[in-house]
Amino acid sequence: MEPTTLTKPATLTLSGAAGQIGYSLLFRVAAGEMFGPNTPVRLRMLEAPQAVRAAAGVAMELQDAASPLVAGIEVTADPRVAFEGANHAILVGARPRTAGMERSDLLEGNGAIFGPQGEALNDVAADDIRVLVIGNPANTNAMIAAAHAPDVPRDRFTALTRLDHNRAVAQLAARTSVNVREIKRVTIWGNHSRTQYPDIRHATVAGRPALEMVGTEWAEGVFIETVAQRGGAIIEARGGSSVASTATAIIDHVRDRRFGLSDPEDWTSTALISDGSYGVPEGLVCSYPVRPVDGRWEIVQGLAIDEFSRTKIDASVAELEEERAAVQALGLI
Ligand SMILES: NC(=O)C1=CN([C@@H]2O[C@H](COP(=O)(O)OP(=O)(O)OC[C@H]3O[C@@H](n4cnc5c(N)ncnc54)[C@H](O)[C@@H]3O)[C@@H](O)[C@H]2O)C=CC1
Ligand SMILES: O=C([O-])CC(=O)C(=O)O
Repeated sequence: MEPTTLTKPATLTLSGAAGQIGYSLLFRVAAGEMFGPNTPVRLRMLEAPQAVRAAAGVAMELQDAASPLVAGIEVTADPRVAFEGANHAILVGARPRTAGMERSDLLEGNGAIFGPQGEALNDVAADDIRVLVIGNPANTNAMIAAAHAPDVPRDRFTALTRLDHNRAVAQLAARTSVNVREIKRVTIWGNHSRTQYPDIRHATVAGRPALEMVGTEWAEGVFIETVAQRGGAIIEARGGSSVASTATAIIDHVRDRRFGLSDPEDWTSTALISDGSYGVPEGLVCSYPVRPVDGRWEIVQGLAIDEFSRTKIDASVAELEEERAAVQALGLI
């Protein structure tokens, strides 16, 4: 066998590193699933002060996994230490919604996390920093972070909708009894919330138009509801939110951006800062059909949007606009 040539290590900062998603994700990153078998990774685990001890425990386990790809592990509660020289920021830690909490309290709590993290990213991250926000409300938290990081190019900020995308692909594959690899060109539009629009108008199943195979009644009814409410259904069934499937989606997102899609004619979904494409107001963090081009996400242009799709996209965008108005009113952006 040829000796392996290792590339320069990637520095990955994960916030919420002692949480459930962190516990599921870190060992897979250490095993090379995100950056491939030839890229060592420096892991920076960012936690809230009260969870630093727990994060240190996870770091001990990571050390015990003895992965040859791990080039360092650090635990900190200081965003400026965590993001120093970071190439990738995966922001999972967020203020959770608790019973009886007002929306403004939730947004304010998240502003207190994502504002300072955005500032730290702006000041100390590497020039090629890429930011992926998972902590909910993910789209608006990404907007807050971006607003506090004016020197970081706008296209570096994304919020995860790959989990919704994967859920949509899996539902369509199950309905048509094919392997998921036969499903192409599914799109998640809008917010990572119940208003999202999982769209199969352009999708194909083993090369055939999906809509012809499943019919509009299912595509516009049960399919959309199942995908948009899947997070809630998982919480009900397992007594906790999606964790392992979220870690899979995070890995899929980063890996596809770096290495490209297995089928370049296909696309995937991510929320990114709107440039006005498809009539979405500029600056909103909205989910779009995207392809990786030279390590950046590019919105797939020129898709026909019929009346049904327009109404569904507009409804989710209206929710994003409400969230933006609320964080503006609170002075968070
Ligand atoms: N976008 C998506 O598709 C999905 C998003 N989520 C969201 O991901 C988030 C985390 O989920 P879990 O890991 O299951 O929750 P968790 O509660 O197990 O972990 C969250 C961790 O974040 C930490 N944290 C809180 N404030 C922090 C700060 N300022 N800096 C660094 N860390 C901080 C907490 O101490 C905790 O350890 C939630 O907001 C959840 O709603 C979950 C599933 C899918
Ligand atoms: O509501 C949550 O925390 C879980 C979530 O985002 C999802 O499963 O899509």
